[in-house]
Amino acid sequence: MQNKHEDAPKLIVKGVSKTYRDGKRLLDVLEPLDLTVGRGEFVSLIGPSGCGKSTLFNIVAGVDEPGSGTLAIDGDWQGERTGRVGYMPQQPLLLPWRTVEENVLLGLDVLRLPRRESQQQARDVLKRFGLHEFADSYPDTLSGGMRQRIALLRTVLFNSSFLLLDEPFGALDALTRITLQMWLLDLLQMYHSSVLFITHDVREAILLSDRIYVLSARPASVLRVVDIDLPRPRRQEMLTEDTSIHLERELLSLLVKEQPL
Ligand SMILES: Nc1ncnc2c1ncn2[C@@H]1O[C@H](COP(=O)(O)OP(=O)(O)OP(=O)(O)O)[C@@H](O)[C@H]1O
Repeated sequence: MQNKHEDAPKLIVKGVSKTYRDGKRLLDVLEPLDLTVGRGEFVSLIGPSGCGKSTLFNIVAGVDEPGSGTLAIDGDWQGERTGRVGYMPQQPLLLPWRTVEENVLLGLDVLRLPRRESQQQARDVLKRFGLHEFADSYPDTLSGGMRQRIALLRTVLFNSSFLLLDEPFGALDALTRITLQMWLLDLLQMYHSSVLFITHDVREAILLSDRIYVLSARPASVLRVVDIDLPRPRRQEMLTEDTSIHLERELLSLLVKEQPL
């Protein structure tokens, strides 16, 4: 997809709000909020459960429309948003009757790429990330961590330039999570992707992000924006540095105040 403005930020969200109608009741989910993801930036959203994070993702992905406000991907304020992001929802669906390779090339099927070409791309990406020996396996035979890797590769293959990742590591055990965090950072470096990321884990947000937006309880507004100055490449040990520990404490106390009882 051609960029409208080469230098424009990957994403600009300006005054975007959302209200749902729930029967006779109106449910305010997003207060007008502003947010930017620069080119190649990793930006995280943290906020209490049910505050509206996935709603914002759906709007950015073009699956839903904002109630008010506007947004631009690559400086394009008017164009279609669907197809311009690689969106990995909270529960990515791996089709159990398709092999790993067939699951990875699912996004390319949507783009109607010739099968031979998409097969080659799927094989290349599996090889590059050391998963080629699982190409003919079925998802049910794989561990949770492996399934998330497959879902991430599928997302990247569909669109590597801008990724929306909704809590991709939420269901994993602590050790697998750490491995996958580092694996994701390597993958992003390879593709120079811009990322908008949802997590409930403050440490994960600090480790991975260039910037964190802290959202309030529903209706979500931006409580704080924090730039993370840790150098790259990031390492787990950076989380035990004083500045990281202070920041973690500060963000947690902000979130605890917002968490509904
Ligand atoms: N299509 C819809 N119609 C009506 N209400 C909706 C719709 N989509 C979401 N909601 C409501 O909007 C609120 C925010 O939901 P959303 O999934 O965006 O929150 P979230 O911050 O992603 O939650 P979690 O952290 O638990 O994943 C919830 O109360 C939800 O029930």
